[in-house]
Amino acid sequence: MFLRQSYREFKRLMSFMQLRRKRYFIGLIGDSLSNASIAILMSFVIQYLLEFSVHRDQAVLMKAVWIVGGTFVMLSVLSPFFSYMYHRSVKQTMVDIRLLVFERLGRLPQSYYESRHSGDIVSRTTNDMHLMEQTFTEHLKSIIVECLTLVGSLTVMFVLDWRLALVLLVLGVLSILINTRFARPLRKISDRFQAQTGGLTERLADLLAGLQVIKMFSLHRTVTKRFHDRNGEVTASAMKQGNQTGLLEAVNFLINFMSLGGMLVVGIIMYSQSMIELGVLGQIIQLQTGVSMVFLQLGSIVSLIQHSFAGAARVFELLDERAEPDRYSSVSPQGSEQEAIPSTELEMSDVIFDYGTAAGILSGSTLSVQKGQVAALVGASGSGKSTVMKLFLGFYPPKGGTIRILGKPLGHYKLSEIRELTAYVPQDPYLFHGTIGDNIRFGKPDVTDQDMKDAATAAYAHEFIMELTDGYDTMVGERGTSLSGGQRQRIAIARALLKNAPILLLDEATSALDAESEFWVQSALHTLMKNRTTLMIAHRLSTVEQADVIYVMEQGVVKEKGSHQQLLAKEGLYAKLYRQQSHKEHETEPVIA
Ligand SMILES: Nc1ncnc2c1ncn2[C@@H]1O[C@H](COP(=O)(O)OP(=O)(O)OP(=O)(O)O)[C@@H](O)[C@H]1O
Repeated sequence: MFLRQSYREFKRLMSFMQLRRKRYFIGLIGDSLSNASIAILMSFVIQYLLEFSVHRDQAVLMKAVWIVGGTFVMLSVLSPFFSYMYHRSVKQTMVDIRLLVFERLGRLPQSYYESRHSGDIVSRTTNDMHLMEQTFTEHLKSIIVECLTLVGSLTVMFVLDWRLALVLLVLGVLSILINTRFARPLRKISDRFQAQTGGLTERLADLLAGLQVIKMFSLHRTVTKRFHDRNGEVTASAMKQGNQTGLLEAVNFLINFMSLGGMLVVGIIMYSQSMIELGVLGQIIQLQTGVSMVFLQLGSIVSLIQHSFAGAARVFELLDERAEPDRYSSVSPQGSEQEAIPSTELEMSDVIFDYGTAAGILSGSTLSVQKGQVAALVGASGSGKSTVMKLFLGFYPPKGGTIRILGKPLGHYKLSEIRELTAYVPQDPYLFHGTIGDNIRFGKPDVTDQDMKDAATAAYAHEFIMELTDGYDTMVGERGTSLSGGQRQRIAIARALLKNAPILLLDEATSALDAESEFWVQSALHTLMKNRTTLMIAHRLSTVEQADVIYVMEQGVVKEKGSHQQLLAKEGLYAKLYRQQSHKEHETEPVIA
């Protein structure tokens, strides 16, 4: 069962080689043969030199010289050539695997990322991939070299003296049996070790992403302790791995010691009884030394290969994750195309949704946004506003009810089409590493420089960009940290303007900005909203007074709907929230003496 699993993993690993498989194996076996034959060839050299020292036969000496010369040519020409052959195949294969993994990561659904730590994903794509590469290069070669050395040495020994060879064969089989017994526990430890290494990367990612919070709250000691604890777990697994490998190596050493010692004693007795020639005895002892090395290394190879397979299995898990489908099937039977309402661009009808946990998040939400309207979604924190947005963006399929976009049910569109139809400006837009220009034209790389500048001008970003040293060629740091929040927002708005999608989804962009930045971002948003249908999440009710329609959410249900004035007059939830916020803003207003 366990061996079958390892074989399956090996087969899958090899499947990535595709057409390069032949080149890889020729290179690998050629290089391994060169390596393995050295010990055997050297045993002949020793035999001939010992024979020469006894009989002074020049012809025998020449044989030794020829073998040494041949070995030199093999090591300096053939071995590097074969090595290049298989290393090249491995490098090209690893490029393919990295691409596959990257491509799969891009196609995984939002739920995958929301339920996992980015550190674990980084660990799979770095540590585990590295282990995978080691299987192709080092570990497989070691196994083949060891096997060839064993088979070659035993064959020569059988020809020289079958009795000594038989003893060695029995000990070899015993050693292989013992090593296979250790493989399963070593694999278990390796699986745990790799998962814990992923946890360690998670802590590191937390430190990098949350550095500001850590500094602000002086949490350095706490996070260091967490890292230390995780590190302790990894070390404990590493120690266990070390113990097992050490134990295995000790057993191998014992077998090796017995065989070498036994061979020497028996050999010397046979020589003293003239049952064997000195040259042959020397050759057998030399061969035995090569075989000893095989026994000694077998333990660490078994451990290393299990470790590599554990890494490969984590990469396979990632590759096997289910990608986002092309489209969702229509959830509700009522969501047929005949029912399309052309003037309604965004619609949600009795939508039910949860994130797979016991708690229901949306429990029958209904809302609609007409063509050209600005609709606002308000409500207490956790009431489900962002979830509504995620459903319209197609990040999750609803579990009940109907969602329509441009009058057609969600299932009518491919997910890529939904994202073409919508432009989304989140609260904290992500800027990629690159220039400001690259970031603005991210969704439309082919637009002209003039179009890009026009979009930046309309987003009130052109002026501040031109004040930067390299203008549009200014590099923004990772996540755009070299720019202010308001500047990042305006670049995201310019990006959305270039995309020119008919539907706009906004997560209130201005809640964290100062008055001046807010003014510019609001102006940019007004340009962006022109001639588009907008659904915006608003955290501050003062920003939605002008909206055509406001939906008020509470615990996953739309409780109220109307304009600002209508909702105030209703004296319901909105009016209560509005008064609470106005009161708070009033309280925190600075007192000017
Ligand atoms: N990926 C997720 N997995 C599980 N539960 C989630 C997930 N995202 C959100 N939730 C839960 O869903 C509920 C609604 O969250 P949502 O983010 O939609 O609220 P919100 O109204 O946008 O809140 P806020 O105004 O604070 O952003 C919350 O209870 C939240 O804990």
